[in-house]
Amino acid sequence: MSVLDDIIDGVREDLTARRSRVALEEVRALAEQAPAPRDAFAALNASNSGVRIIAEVKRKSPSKGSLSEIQDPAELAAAYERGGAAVVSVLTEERRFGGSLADLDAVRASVNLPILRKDFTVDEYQIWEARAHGADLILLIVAALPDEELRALLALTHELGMNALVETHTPEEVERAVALGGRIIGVNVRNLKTLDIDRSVFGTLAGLIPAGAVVVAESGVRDIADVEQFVAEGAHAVLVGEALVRHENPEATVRTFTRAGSALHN
Ligand SMILES: O=C(O)c1ccccc1NCC(=O)[C@H](O)[C@H](O)COP(=O)(O)O
Repeated sequence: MSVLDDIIDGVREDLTARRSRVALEEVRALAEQAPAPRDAFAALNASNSGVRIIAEVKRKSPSKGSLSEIQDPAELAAAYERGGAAVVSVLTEERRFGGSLADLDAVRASVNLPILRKDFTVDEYQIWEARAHGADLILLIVAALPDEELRALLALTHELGMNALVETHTPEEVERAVALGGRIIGVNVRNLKTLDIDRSVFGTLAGLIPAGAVVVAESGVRDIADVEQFVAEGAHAVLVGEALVRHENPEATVRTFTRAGSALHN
């Protein structure tokens, strides 16, 4: 069984437990009362700035274990906003990443930016839940689902006025993401089946994504040079987790990454 399959098994079990505590109808009612979603597509597509940084609140990971004792996700997200992040990503998966919907709530209350609920979306319940907790963007991993399920989840996301980051790792997955109508397409340089990082994957796949889509480079950023490389290869936005949560000054790091990209991008 791959790492991704194992994570998804856990996600499905946790989902069953949450669903038995809060019925879909209740989550839908909460989502319908939530303030209108922020436009993550526009935030990532803005032409008046350099590379857009999606800054992640990430406590731990299957590849690295504990990354940072994040005492206050709200303060970390506020630092990302001050540093010029375009979007804040909040990992809500509990078992392997130590995240929660409480982290999402805390971040929603502290920033005005669009928020990505970063989780392993396999069911419409999670999309209603994301909306109910104030998320504007969700993650759909092409490797995790067949086309008809991806299509239905993407349609619901757009119906709710939200956007999806449609994540790929191979040329076939990019083709599927484009055919399904993905507007924000991510290339994850971390292979979720083996956890290996191969930064060259981004340059190979970015050229397959048609104009009009927002192209996001995901994972594996260590420093400015990595951001610059992704931008030179066509990234409009770069999603960064570990390098920010481990840094003693995440605000300054986001600022530096944003500027590093801008010299090349616009
Ligand atoms: O981070 C992991 O080890 C991981 C393992 C299996 C599935 C997903 C995983 N990460 C999710 C992400 O997409 C990253 O958190 C995100 O792209 C940021 O990556 P990084 O900057 O390398 O922390």
